[in-house]
Amino acid sequence: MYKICMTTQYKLTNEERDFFLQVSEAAFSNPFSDARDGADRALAGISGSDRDRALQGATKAIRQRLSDLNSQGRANLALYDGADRQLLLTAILFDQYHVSLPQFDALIVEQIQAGEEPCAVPFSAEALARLRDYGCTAQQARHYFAFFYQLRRGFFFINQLVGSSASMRTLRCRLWNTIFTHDTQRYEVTLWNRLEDFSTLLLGETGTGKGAAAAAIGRSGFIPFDEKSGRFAESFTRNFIAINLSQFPESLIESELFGHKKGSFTGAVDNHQGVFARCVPHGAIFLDEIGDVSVPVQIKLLQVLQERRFCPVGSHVGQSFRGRIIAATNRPLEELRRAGNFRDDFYYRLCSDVIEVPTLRKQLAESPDALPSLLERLIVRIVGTEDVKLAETIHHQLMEDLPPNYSWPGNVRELEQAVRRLLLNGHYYGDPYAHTGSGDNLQTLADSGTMDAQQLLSRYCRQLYDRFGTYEEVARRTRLDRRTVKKYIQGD
Ligand SMILES: Nc1ncnc2c1ncn2[C@@H]1O[C@H](COP(=O)(O)OP(=O)(O)OP(=O)(O)O)[C@@H](O)[C@H]1O
Repeated sequence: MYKICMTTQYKLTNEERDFFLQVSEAAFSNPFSDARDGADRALAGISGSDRDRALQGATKAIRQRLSDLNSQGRANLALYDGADRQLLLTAILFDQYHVSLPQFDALIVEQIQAGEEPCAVPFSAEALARLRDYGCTAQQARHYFAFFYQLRRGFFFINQLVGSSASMRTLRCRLWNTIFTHDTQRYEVTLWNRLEDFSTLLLGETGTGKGAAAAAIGRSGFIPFDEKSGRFAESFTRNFIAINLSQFPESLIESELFGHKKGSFTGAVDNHQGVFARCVPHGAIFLDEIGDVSVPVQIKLLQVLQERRFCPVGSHVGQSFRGRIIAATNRPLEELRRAGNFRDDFYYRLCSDVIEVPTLRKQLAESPDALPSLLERLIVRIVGTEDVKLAETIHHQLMEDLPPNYSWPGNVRELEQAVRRLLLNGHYYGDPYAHTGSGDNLQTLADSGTMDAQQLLSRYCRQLYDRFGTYEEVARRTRLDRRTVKKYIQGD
């Protein structure tokens, strides 16, 4: 390493400053946004090429600049102050993040396979040393290293929500903002450990990917790096706890959320930890199907979210929890609120950010190309390898089998099953209710004489659900089990 005189204060030249300002623009913009794309192109000095080439060009240009400064003995933060120091720091962080990218990607995959034990991070020593060589303190180096990992997880998991339509691109941007805010620089400096009180509410039809979106947020929290053990403090797989609130009868919901003490009610044969107790600091709880919980449970949840304290059922000892709340529903919240089935105060507690997840219908209306790219991704998931030819064949068959403008009522979940059914039977003719359009009622469908008993029940349950608003009420009226009702309504 070159020798530096720590008392010398350098200034960037005007030309360097302009370049580093451009770097800041790229570094702090949302990676799923067009603005980021433009900033990369400007840095790379190219136009009209694909995103990956623009990013590669930008990374190369920044590395060259830092290398030039280094060869002049000017690439150390200690030599600068004020705005110049900040500009140089941003460029160093941009470069170092990209140096470690392949290793972070491998770590994410390894950690998914390893589960709850944090994996060793063998490349950390060199990465931290490089940051210190640039003039970061040991503490700063650890913080930036942890921030890199968080950024990469955010990108990795959001990127799993594929789709080339404008509404999917908007969704990816919104998810990024809900994790890192719209001002990544401010997030990195002041907000990185303060987002626990920011909740996100995901709205959208069944099967649109709300669960996947929630997991992307939950797995992308900031996790500190522990240099002594050479590991991150937690595995991100522990950071996300999902609970589907429509799965539990009313009498068990509280126990699932807050836990219970042995003997607190008949059947409580042991102490039980609820999701709030299991949530780790920097973690997130996903309250799925929040639109289905009763008003008394909403009141309890509201109190817990406000006070950040809860008592297990049968206990008077309060426990505190840390972590972020993500909630989702496929129910029309406005209607539920109007009818008094979803409390306004509860809504306002959950709505720091409200994100609409687009239907497949909307995506396809915006961009017919969205279907082939989704199929390619689903094939990888189902078959285990990339198979563009198979995706094309399936796309072709779907176009033949389905009516034009098929509405995909089950969204991406239905598409996934359509692929499976095509692989099994060679055809997918769609959900029989979807062909008929929303104007048709149960009677018309019954008159057509084409429905089997299961379809009849599904349709009936769906009608009751639209009318009465809860699975419980439908179960009561049909005398079916609540889970069976849910299955019929969701068409799983
Ligand atoms: N844009 C997408 N790209 C890739 N996979 C997707 C996308 N959207 C949804 N999926 C997949 O579709 C399936 C259903 O998604 P998910 O369970 O997240 O839906 P949901 O909106 O939570 O449904 P519900 O309201 O019924 O709980 C999952 O396997 C998910 O990974």
